[in-house]
Amino acid sequence: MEELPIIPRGIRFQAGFITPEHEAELMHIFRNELDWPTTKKFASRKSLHYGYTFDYKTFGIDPNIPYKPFPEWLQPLIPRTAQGGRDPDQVCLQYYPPGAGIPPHVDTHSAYDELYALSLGSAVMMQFRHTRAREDSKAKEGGVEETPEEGRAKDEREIVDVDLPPRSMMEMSGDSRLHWEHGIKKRKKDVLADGTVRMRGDRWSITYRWLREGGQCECGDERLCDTAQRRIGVEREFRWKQQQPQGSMREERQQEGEREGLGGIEDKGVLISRQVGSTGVDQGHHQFENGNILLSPL
Ligand SMILES: O=C(O)CCC(=O)C(=O)O
Ligand SMILES: [Fe+2]
Repeated sequence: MEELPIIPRGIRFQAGFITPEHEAELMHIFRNELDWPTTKKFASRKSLHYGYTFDYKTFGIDPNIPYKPFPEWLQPLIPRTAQGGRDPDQVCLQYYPPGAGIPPHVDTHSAYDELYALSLGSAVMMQFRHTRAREDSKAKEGGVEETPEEGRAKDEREIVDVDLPPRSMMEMSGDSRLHWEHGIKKRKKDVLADGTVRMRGDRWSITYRWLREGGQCECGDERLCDTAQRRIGVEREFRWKQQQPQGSMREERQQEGEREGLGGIEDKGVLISRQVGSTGVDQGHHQFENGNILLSPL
């Protein structure tokens, strides 16, 4: 696995994890042999889970849901570079029709340690984003109290697009795992760094997760870490996760996610965006407010 020479640090890639022929066989199985959950909504993501189910109430394995053995097709797709080659505790196969996405999120810190994802079918742009309070906030300048609303308006958000080519295995470690959120925009096409518009097709991803020993994360990131948040008495944004395993995010969260991001009501501040991938790097600073992106010179 080669680490991408970008910020966020910690994204490792292995191109060509499987052959195109193997990929075609898998897509045949995914299309014809699996029992996908049915949804009324057009173009929505669907998930199937294997292995253990995590219990967000006890922060351990849910003893009421039996271990779901890995199907035969999954065996050769397990990355063996993580955790001394041990099987992952949880595997999630997801299907994204064109137009589907996944809201920006960080996979629960306390529950999971290492994360890998294999991409199959259509390429897609994944967005990593990082938010931090701006240095020049009023509170810091003169000790004047500011409302959380005023504070958020000064947040600085950095967005990096990372292209996920089919058949590539990605590992999220370090900053990219803990201090940046990741997500996939709900849209039918992606614009590459060189301006090319690329239509999306059917995509499948397989996410591999290993449970974190002890169930506590020590990163201390109060914005993104559930352990850090629990220690300071914050439970916000966490309740939604308590009923379902990671990766099958509930509808509310999905709708919430649609309101977030570039088109969201929360968007106010300075956005620094970069795009990376096979086509190179493009960098620009934009000001954004209420979903309108205003281009400004660097
Ligand atoms: O589809 C992907 O590549 C990643 C999905 C993801 O972030 C997740 O299941 O937590
Ligand atoms: Fe994720």
